[in-house]
Amino acid sequence: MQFTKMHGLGNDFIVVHGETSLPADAAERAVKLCNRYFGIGADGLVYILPSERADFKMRIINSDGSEAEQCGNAIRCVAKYVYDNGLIGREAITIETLGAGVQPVQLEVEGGSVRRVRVDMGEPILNGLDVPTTIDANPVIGQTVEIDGRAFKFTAVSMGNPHAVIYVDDAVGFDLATWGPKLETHPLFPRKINVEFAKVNSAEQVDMRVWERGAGPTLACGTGACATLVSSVLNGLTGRSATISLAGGDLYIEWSEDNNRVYMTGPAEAVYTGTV
Ligand SMILES: N[C@@H](CCC[C@H](N)C(=O)O)C(=O)O
Repeated sequence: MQFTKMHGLGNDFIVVHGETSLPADAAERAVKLCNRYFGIGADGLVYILPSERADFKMRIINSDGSEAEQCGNAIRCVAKYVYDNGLIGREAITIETLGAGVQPVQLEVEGGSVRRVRVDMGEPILNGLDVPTTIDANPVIGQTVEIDGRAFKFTAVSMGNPHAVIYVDDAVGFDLATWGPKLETHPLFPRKINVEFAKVNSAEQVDMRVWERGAGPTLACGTGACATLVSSVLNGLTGRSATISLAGGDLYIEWSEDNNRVYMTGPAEAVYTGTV
């Protein structure tokens, strides 16, 4: 299998192109290949497939073998892959995802190679049962989840995949390893959840660290950054656009008042190609 190792702000992927559909053993391959000691090492395995509705289709399998509906950092990597490898010559393309439909993507090209990508991430889903959570409210803001005697207040947002945003005093130093897995698998979240720990520093800048469903602590999460901005607007903490600073770098997120859609802008990098 030929692959390209890529990342968006350190959220890294094994990117595969050439299959016509998702292999039946994709989950097993993801677990093996994403292993950082016995495999290639990555947060996820990404397939670029043909689409009947868009220029390309993306499927993403987390490192634990579960399939995610959407991935913001992977979609930027897919956009870079298809342009840099000459699969498409346009700078405005569309990519179909499992959970967020067809997403319009704008490429920023320098010297024949994609540097940054702006993705129309679609409209956030705020109805609690649709995120999904077990809470019948719209939106789900300031709800409490209790774990081991500690209470966390969260806002639930789906960007095609589910997120819980929790505001903390220190996002950068937050103990992800203790609280991340317990929140991810809490019964309030029937399909598990990605958890963002956020500290709002100003109306234009937020620090965020993430514990990802199916992948654990990652250096960045594009959908998580979008969920954090939406949550911060709903909680009156930021304006409708802000820089979300992650361990791997910054993403710029906008939530349009005109069309209710969320836009994510950030880099994508190819590291190496290989055969396994
Ligand atoms: N890193 C991603 C999200 C990947 C999927 C996530 N772990 C899930 O299961 O929903 C991003 O950049 O959005």
